[in-house]
Formats: sequence, structure tokens, C-alpha cells
Amino acid sequence: MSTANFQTIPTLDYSLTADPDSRAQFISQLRSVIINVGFLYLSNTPVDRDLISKLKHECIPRLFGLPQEEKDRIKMANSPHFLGYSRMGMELTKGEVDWREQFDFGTGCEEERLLKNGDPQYWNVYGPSQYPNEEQLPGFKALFETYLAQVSTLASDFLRLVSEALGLPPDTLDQFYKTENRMHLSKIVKYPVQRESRQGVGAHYDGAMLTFLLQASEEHRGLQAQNLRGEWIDVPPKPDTFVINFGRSLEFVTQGVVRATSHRVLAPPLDSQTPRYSVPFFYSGMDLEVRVDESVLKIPPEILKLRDQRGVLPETESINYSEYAHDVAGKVYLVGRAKSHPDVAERHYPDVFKQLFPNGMPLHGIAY
Ligand SMILES: O=C(O)CCC(=O)C(=O)O
Ligand SMILES: [Fe+2]
Repeated sequence: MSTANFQTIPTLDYSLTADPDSRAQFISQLRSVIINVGFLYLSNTPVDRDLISKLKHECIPRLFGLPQEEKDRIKMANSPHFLGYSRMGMELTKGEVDWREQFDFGTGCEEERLLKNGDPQYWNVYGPSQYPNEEQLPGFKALFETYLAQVSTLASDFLRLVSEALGLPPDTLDQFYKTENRMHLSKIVKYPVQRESRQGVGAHYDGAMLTFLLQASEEHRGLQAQNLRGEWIDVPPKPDTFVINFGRSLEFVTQGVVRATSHRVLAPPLDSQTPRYSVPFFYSGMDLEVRVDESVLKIPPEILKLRDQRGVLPETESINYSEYAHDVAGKVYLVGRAKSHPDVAERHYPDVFKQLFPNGMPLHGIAY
């Protein structure tokens, strides 16, 4: 199947997992993909198609069409949990502006967690989301929460398939997700046609073990993944699929068997008539105290051999999340969020901000 110098992204059919014979075929395809590509389309998932259609065609355009003052009312700078609305130009990747407007939402965590003196600051990364007023966007909160619940279940089931593809018992990776009250992060993103630069999102790795991406504008390319030769390969929207990719935490615990693949988004070209919308869901609610570098899994030699045959992962243009080599997952998450959103960090985590930005606020990270 796919090789490490992939030119296209493979599609896996989730319905194969329903039957024991075809399930084995699925697991073997998944094994090749996690080792060599680190990106796939997943078709025939149980996530409700009507729900997705409503989200794409009704909710998302209305969400971005809200009056600016209602969006600013729920701005991310209000939230120590890095949840809420970010205007265009408020987010950085590798210190450069990402030209996207977005809402960040978390799953669960309706209540604020009350921290006591001495509790680690990163416990505060979980907390309530900020939703627009119900009157302004009737039904949106309920619909999006249902969507997130369905994708969370899919992600948790998919993680078991990954364990099996690694030649391990299905529940092996569940050990990193034991805490009851955890939060997964999702975003609803708009990449407008714009003139400043083509950086929709700069080259990066994701941190969470799994990302489930809904490409919500069928007419737009833009997402690209980097193969072993360093070439940027298009990941165009494919109807009725999710794009799945794997993050640095999973790469660490699997001794590099699973590829965390560098990716980026190009903003729509100037002759586009429409913006590009997407909805990434990060299976990010790992136990905050986990040190992934100390939790490396014992992987059967025949699987390690496949990794070695793939070859060494090259330097890519992505550099982020190397902190997993020495920090607990909660700290890595906090630092990652603070680098992307310095204005939020300055307000809620001033000492983290000072460490990361000793020369003060980067040009475009100023709180509005
Ligand atoms: O919008 C997309 O298609 C991907 C976004 C992404 O890679 C991210 O937010 O981590
Ligand atoms: Fe990403």
C-alpha cells in the first residue's frame, strides 16, 4: 500500500471493523498507514451525517456571521482555558501569524475547577467553553455538543484499533486517558481569502494522540501533509470522510512507530469566491500528569522492524511539541497553547508568558 514517500492520502473504510474477517484487513491497512504516512481519510463512520450536514451548511456560516460584538463577548482572552473566539491574526505558529478566525470549544467540564495554592497551573487548562448566546444562534450549542460526543466516542474506539495495529491488546492506549473529568479540544475555523500571506496555519505537528478533521468546504484544497522526502502533498476534501492524523504524544509512546506527520494549511487563493471552513477535533484529554517519555510502550519486534524499514523521520518544517521529552502532558499542553495565543497567556499565566516571550508580546499577539 502506501509508502513513506506517499503522493496521495489513503482512505480506510471504517465499516470493515464491524465484521471479524474484514476487521483484520482494516487493522493491517491501518498498520501500514500509521507507520508510513501518518494521515488518512476515514469513510463510513457512525457520526450522524445529518448532524454534519447541519453543522457545515447552517451552523458554521451563521456562527461566523454573528455580529462582531457577540463574537468579542466570548473572546478567548477571557478564558484561562484558552477557549473562545480569536479574531483573524491573533494566533501564531512558529512565531508567524496564522490567517484564520476561529472559535475554540472543549468537551465537558461545565464547572470551573477550583485550584488551591500549590496545585499545578496546568490543571487550569480544563474548564467551561464559551458559547454564543442561545437567542443569537438557537440550537447551535446542543448540536455541536452532540457532534463532539459522537466524535469523542469514535476517537476512543479508533484508538483501540491503533493499539491493535501496533500488535498490542486493544485497551493498551486507554491507559493515557483514565481521568474521568477531562477535556478534548475542538475548533471551528474560517480561512478567509486574504492578501497578507498564504499561511492559513504554518507547518506544525499536532500534540494530541489523534486528530479528527472535518473539512467543511468541499470546494477548497489547502490542507497539506509532508512526506519523508519533505514534499508537501495535498489533502483535498473528500466527501463523507474525516481526515485523521497522529500527534507527537503518540509518536513518543510508540517509539516512533506511529508517524506524527507535519502539516499546514494554505489560505484560499486570491481568486477564490468563498472562505475555507474546517472543524478539527483533537483527542487531547490525556491524563495531565502523564510523562510520555517515561511511558514508552513495549512493541513487538516485527512491528519495530516495519518502522526501521520505513527509515528515519527527516527534519521537517515542524518543530513543535518537543517538550514531551521532559514535561508532563498538562504542562506541554499549556505551553503549546501559550505559544499559539500569547495574549491569553499574558493575562492568565504571566510567568509562563515571560518564559516563552522574554522580549514581550510578539507583534501580532496583542490582546484586543
Ligand atoms: O484546518 C485544517 O484543515 C487543519 C488545521 C490544523 O492542522 C490544526 O488546527 O491543527
Ligand atoms: Fe494540525
